[in-house]
Amino acid sequence: MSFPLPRLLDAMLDPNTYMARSAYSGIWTPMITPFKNGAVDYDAADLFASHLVGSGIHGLVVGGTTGEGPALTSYEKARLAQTITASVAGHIPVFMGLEGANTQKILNELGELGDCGVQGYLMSAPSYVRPSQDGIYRHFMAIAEVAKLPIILYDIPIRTGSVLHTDTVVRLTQNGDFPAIKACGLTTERLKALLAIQDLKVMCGDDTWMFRAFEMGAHGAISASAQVAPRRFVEAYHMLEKYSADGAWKRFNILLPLMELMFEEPNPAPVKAALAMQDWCIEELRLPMTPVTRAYRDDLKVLLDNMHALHHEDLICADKSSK
Ligand SMILES: O=C(O)C1=N[C@H](C(=O)O)C[C@H](O)C1
Repeated sequence: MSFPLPRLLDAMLDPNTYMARSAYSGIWTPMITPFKNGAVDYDAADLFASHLVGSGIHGLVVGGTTGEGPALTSYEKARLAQTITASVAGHIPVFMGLEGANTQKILNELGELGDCGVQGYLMSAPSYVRPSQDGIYRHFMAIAEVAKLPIILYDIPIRTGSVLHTDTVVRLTQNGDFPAIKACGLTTERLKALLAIQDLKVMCGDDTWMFRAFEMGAHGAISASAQVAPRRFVEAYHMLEKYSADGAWKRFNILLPLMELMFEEPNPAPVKAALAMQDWCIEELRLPMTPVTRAYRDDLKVLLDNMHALHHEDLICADKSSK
């Protein structure tokens, strides 16, 4: 299954027709890790990463939540990073997901990963153990000192059980190399508070919030669903950035049902099911993650068929009238 793209929008995706962006902006996606017979399918990862770059995606995360990072060994993470950095060939940044509740284990993992070619890390607060804010601060600082690469702070309370308080984010950005935050569980107040922090780029981690967040000033998004229809997400982002808010919202609203459906069963099973329908991977996950239910797969097929069938004639007219 592929999604047709009108000529006008092809021109918008041409790297020569849009200006160079700052880092930590635009549509990033945390790539799934394709598996086959229990092993990582590096060839499938290579092909899929090339497709994502070719579709205009602005940055990739490997081995994050959606990449089933906790189920990968350090060897697999390093080899995956080497494969993907080679396939994107420096066109976009590639970051590596880091997580865990044991500071020393993450430090050991950094040693095992070595220089695997990534430009930085995306790291969540320790999960399960619920440390103090000072403990969270010291955890991030200890890892930053050894990592020697930028770390995007990953605030995802629903998964970790702890919140990165705004004061802690400020303290981290003032003392270490934490150029951006991927913020989840957003409220308007929280987003405003993060956007007010000097020298911090804010990347939206709640897919359905993405456009509201862009309109409020967020710099980018790290979105699992974006990899299911990458050109469409990038096209909506460019429309907002360069052309009309109305045209962008129209595109975003078409993508909203997809984003909602992607989180109705635990991520990344829905993303993998959608990508399997497009032949990018097979629907294999590592425990404790499991494939989607049959009923879910039927709904997903209908949604993807509808998206595929949807013509953009009305959107092209909207673009022309907004110029
Ligand atoms: O893997 C990620 O990074 C993302 N994780 C979030 C989650 O799984 O809760 C969702 C977001 O789209 C990307």
